Amino acid sequence: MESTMNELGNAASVLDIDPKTAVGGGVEDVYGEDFATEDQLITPWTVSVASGYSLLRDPRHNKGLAFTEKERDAHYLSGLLPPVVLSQQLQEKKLMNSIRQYQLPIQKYMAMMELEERNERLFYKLLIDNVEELLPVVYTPTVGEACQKYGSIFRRPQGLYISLKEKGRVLDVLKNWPERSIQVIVVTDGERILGLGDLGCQGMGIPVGKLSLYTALGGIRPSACLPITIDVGTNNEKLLNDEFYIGLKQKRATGQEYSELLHEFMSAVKQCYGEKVLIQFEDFANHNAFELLAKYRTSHLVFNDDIQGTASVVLSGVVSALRVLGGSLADHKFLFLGAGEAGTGIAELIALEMSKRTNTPLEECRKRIYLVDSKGLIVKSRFESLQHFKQPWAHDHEPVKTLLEAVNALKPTVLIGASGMGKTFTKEVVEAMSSFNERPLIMALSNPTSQAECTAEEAYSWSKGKAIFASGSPFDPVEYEGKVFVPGQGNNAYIFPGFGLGVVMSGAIRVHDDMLLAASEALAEQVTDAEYEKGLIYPPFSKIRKISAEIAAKVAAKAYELGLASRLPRPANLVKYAESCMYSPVYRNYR
Ligand SMILES: O=C([O-])CC(=O)C(=O)O
Ligand SMILES: [Mg+2]
Repeated sequence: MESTMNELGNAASVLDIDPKTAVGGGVEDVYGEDFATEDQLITPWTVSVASGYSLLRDPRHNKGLAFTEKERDAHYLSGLLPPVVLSQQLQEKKLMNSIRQYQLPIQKYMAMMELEERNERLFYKLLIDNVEELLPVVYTPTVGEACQKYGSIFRRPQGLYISLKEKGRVLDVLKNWPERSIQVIVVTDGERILGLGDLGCQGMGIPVGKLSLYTALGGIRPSACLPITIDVGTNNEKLLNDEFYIGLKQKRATGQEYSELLHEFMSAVKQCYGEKVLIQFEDFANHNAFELLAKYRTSHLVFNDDIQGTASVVLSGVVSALRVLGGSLADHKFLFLGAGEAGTGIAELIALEMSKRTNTPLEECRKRIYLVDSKGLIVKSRFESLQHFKQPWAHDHEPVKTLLEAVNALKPTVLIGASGMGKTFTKEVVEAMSSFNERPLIMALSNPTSQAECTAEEAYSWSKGKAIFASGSPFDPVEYEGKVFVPGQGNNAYIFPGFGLGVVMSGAIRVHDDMLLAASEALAEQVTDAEYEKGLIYPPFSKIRKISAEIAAKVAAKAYELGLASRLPRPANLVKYAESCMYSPVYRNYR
């Protein structure tokens, strides 16, 4: 049986039935021995699959009213369910009806979390089939509110908590997680949750949300995903004084105490899950994010979503926009508000791509890109006082205090907001951008919606319909002077699920910047001519599974080319292979 399992452990031919076959009938019965065998192979100490009442309580295998008569007989379910048998489609319809009745996004979020706790496949079926409607519920912006309220809405652990209390025995804690064949870990320390700041242990909502997208958008099977929150305390006074706060009630540990815990964690992960588990760093504060990436990128399979994932998706949007803006990448001038993980990460990837395209030294390309931080434009005279990740962006220019002054002085063609601060692209800024650009590209990337540098409506109305606009969190289409403008969502959710799939399916042992460029290119290629004509620079999320397979294939191809892929032989058709690896939420038939 092991030989039938593909690299992702989906055991496609035996366990994870192709939905096409499943719909067409003639489905192989798979529940029972085979299943127990797989569980034993992967997690020898977990109990084999339940039956009867405990089967209904097991979210991974529960099908609720969709259990057939035969299954009810075979698995001691008779009488535990009312007589009716519903199809998964009807269950889905019923749940979407009920979710749509909630007024508040947080209620929808909680309904989705409850569904995941009850019936995992149905949760993913809903999310995949209604991705545009439900992404804002399980992800930004609602996930931000969920993290703020996580203490009060906490019902059940959805991931692992590793706190300072566990220092010295992190490996033991990892072993408490019931799954053994983990492929992707998303880890945060909660210090910079979206643009909402330090939410401490309550940041757990982010790894949970990101990993549900790994499954829904990228097809990584849920049991291979592990959300982790590292709790070293919080400096958020409100949380420290909140009786329902779920984390350590102490100020953040820093320095040696912090790095020792992180190091123990990184080593324990390797020991517990091997070399090929992808560790995604998420929502760490700037100083730690850069340091952790630099420290572990040569020894572990690590990826920072805020630095690298965001960079890849934004580069893709910029490249797409060139079709409308005209000129090549190097013909444009970029101005950023925000010089943290996202700002400098995007700037660097744009410079790298420019350098490759024009065969110009990276240093030269960086000169087309300017960044403004809280102290004004980053210029040479500030060099000594700059954090190291800002130093490459200290250009020869006189000091400039504000964003508006920088816009007027530099006349950029592209304005990118990665500041974590809402309402910073003012009317004057947008008007200035539109005064010297036929079509200014304006990206307000900070999340959640409250932190967006400007809204879609502001961008279109202040620019009198000239702006090409994208944001990090979703905005509805805007009607301006009788014309409908559809904003793009430049969110790393386009990239990380497919990127992770590509890494995992090729057995990549390291992440290389060229793999991020490959992902970016793959995404840009997915925008159709018809979509360009509508002014879109990103394809719709409704196509995301196909997009993820294309991204995965390009990323895997690059990993093979660079000699970083360990899965041999290389599959001939990587797109087909990616698709065959993807988790399907369609119910399986149980013997
Ligand atoms: O989570 C998101 O929507 C994008 C992201 O990584 C962030 O804002 O930190
Ligand atoms: Mg993030």
